[in-house]
Amino acid sequence: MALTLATTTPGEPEIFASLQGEGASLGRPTAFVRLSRCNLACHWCDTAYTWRFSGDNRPHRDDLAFERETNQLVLDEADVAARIAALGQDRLVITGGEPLLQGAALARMVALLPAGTQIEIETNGTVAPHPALDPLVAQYNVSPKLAHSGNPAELALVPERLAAFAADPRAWFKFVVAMPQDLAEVLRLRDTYAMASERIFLMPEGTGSAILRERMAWLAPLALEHGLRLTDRLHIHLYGDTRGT
Ligand SMILES: Nc1nc2[nH]cc(C(=O)O)c2c(=O)[nH]1
Ligand code: SF4
Ligand SMILES: [Mg+2]
Repeated sequence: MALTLATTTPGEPEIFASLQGEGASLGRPTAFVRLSRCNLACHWCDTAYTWRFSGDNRPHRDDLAFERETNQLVLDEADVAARIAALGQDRLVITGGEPLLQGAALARMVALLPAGTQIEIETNGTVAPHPALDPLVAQYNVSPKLAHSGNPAELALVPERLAAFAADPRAWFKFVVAMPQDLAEVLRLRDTYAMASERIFLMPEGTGSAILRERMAWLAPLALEHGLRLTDRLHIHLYGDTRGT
């Protein structure tokens, strides 16, 4: 068994050190690993190279199609763990795509990391964490996808998963918001699944500094009004919409 990773350039796995750009750990130095594949297809997805391979015609804003051969890389767990350990960070963010699709292999990889490495997982909140992985995780950043993502609600919003994450003190919710009208859906999900307001982030959709600032200008008063948090996307300001950052 092995892990299927995203690539930065052909042949290079997307394993890097950076500052966590979003959410509760924003600004924290950390190692990152990006896994390939996703079970959803958000039309504004900024990592479509993890899933929108040639022949996949699910709608995407940029209508890009990626070659699987150059955008996926299969490595064994020990190789992935060694590359992460070499970055010398005490924290690891596992992202994707949807990383929980590879939960069993992730559990084996995490077990090979230096003792004490803290594990943070970015997830779309539709997949149950593998029972061998779950006890190893310090923080879940759960990003349920709203109607504007273009996914059918029955795929994007899995009631028992949302309820389980809402009850898990390790989980933070991070809603990608594109329009002020999206707030109603966030509030409905919060109330339906009893998500704690202080664990909910609103995050502007956008892959450039100007659009993030523009959207945060109207998100800030909405966050204040509803007792929710606001998060920027720090890495976009620092590095732009680039791989491996
Ligand atoms: N620096 C940095 N922070 C991030 N936080 C979440 C990311 C993601 O793509 O899931 C991400 C990312 O790609 N880069
Ligand atoms: S869930 Fe995340 S990785 Fe998957 S399509 Fe949506 S934004 Fe992209
Ligand atoms: Mg990202």
